[in-house]
Amino acid sequence: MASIADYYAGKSVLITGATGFMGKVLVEKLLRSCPHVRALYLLVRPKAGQSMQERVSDMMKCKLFDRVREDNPDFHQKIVPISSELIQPGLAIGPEDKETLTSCINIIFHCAATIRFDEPLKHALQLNVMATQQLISLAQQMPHLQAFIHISTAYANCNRRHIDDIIYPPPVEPKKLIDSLEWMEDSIVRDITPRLIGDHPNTYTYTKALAECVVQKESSKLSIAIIRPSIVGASWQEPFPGWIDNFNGPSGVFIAAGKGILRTMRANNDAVADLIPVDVVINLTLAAGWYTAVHRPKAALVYNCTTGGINPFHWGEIGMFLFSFKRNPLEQAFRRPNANITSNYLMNQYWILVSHRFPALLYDLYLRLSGQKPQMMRIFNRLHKAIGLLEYFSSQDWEWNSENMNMLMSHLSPEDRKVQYLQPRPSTYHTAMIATSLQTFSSRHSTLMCVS
Ligand SMILES: CCCCCCCC/C=C\CCCCCCCC(=O)SCCNC(=O)CCNC(=O)[C@H](O)C(C)(C)COP(=O)(O)OP(=O)(O)OC[C@H]1O[C@@H](n2cnc3c(N)ncnc32)[C@H](O)[C@@H]1OP(=O)(O)O
Ligand SMILES: NC(=O)C1=CN([C@@H]2O[C@H](COP(=O)(O)OP(=O)(O)OC[C@H]3O[C@@H](n4cnc5c(N)ncnc54)[C@H](OP(=O)(O)O)[C@@H]3O)[C@@H](O)[C@H]2O)C=CC1
Repeated sequence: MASIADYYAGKSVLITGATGFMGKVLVEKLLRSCPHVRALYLLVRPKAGQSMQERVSDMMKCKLFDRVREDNPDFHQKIVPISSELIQPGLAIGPEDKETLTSCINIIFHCAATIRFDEPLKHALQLNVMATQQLISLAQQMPHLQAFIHISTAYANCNRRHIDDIIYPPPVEPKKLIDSLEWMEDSIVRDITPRLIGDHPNTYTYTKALAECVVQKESSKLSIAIIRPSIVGASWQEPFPGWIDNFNGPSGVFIAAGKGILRTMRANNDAVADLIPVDVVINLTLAAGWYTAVHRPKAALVYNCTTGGINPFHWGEIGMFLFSFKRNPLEQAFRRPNANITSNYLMNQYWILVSHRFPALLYDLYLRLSGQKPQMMRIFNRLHKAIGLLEYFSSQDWEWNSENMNMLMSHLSPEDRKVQYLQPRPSTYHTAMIATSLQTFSSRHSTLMCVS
């Protein structure tokens, strides 16, 4: 059977969300490990005054692409940016571009999503559900398509404790919800959101669950796989250890702790902190693309891409790592770092008052008296909002079934297993993730005060 690199040789690949954290790593790994891939078509929107071409060429200049650049200085010739705004009708793809895509695409990786936990329901629905539906409609017009890979999240079903690698019935029929929200004013939707999402913690996990159902509906017509990563962290090995470019998930928490700002957080010390390196998630994604295209499974296969079952690591152990900040604070720390994890709500509230609010009040008083603008209380208010949204995930335990991931691993040739490694070792990974990514961060964002 063809190796993974052999399979991707000569193929045209369509990627959404390529400018995002995971998308960039996917583009890099495809170009580096599958050098004979024919072309990567990236659906990108203009943003912040930059055209989509400018955005893509800036992206290719970043350090992440150094190794690809070394191997093939002309790698950019394989990248074809396509202008697209995913929440517009027809994904706002021009007729010529649509024709190009429908005639040549062999594999689709759908990474784009809003991952904000506080996203208004209507927007989360438009991007995470309706755009997925539109992309599937486009995929159905592609005669040479061999695989459609949808990136979901391991927490799409976080209202269950044990999560199998199957698609669960949706909390509501997606079409019914879309139709009923269409005519409602935003303020009404905001008011009824908590009732609609029910036992989901936020609009993100809720809409990702709905998107899985939209994908499943089409699985008889297309060869589909769903990848469900848990909490995606910095790279473990490739293209170099510790690469990360965002403050999502625990990263923002680590920085705030390393700068001595965050001193208490509610988490269950014994609960599994299911962090998975971005390079491992991308390796699985590429391998799943290969397997789906070559084996054409009859139903959509779901890959729970988690580490807890094989390499459990706990929030309490992460707390131990945070102690190292005491000796090595990040640059321009607010106070000497000393962050503690507690599972006790009242204890946490006490420390928030004593170690967060009181020092912030004093510091703002000092800023006011010295003629400067007070800002510490504002920073803490944002921090409290953020950790309030994360606590749901750090206070509970989930168990994921990883049968399909193991099955996929067993199909990889020894050579592919070296290139597309799928299992991080916690002792090496967690140290690398926390230490190296913090170095990367602290050199780029010298102060958390810059948060405006
Ligand atoms: C004692 C310590 C113990 C440790 C325990 C760790 C606990 C961790 C627990 C659990 C982990 C999470 C579990 C996730 C599970 C699901 C996984 C998935 O499936 S997908 C990924 C999930 N998605 C997210 O992680 C998005 C969550 N974030 C949000 O929803 C928002 O960011 C939110 C509501 C938290 C805050 O929103 P805003 O509007 O206040 O701020 P904003 O937009 O994020 O940032 C504004 C600017 O500030 C910068 N910024 C943010 N944090 C910063 C920082 N720490 N330092 C410097 N700058 C920062 C940003 O880069 C941004 O800058 P610019 O506008 O882009 O230029
Ligand atoms: N990060 C994590 O911990 C985890 C992520 N996931 C899933 O992985 C996928 C990728 O996540 P991640 O890379 O972290 O997310 P990012 O927020 O970093 O990237 C999101 C991508 O989607 C694109 N996008 C958003 N809105 C639109 C739009 N309207 N039109 C066109 N493109 C748009 C963004 O483009 P632009 O640059 O223009 O904004 C960006 O490229 C998501 O499906 C997410 O649910 C799953 C588990 C964990």
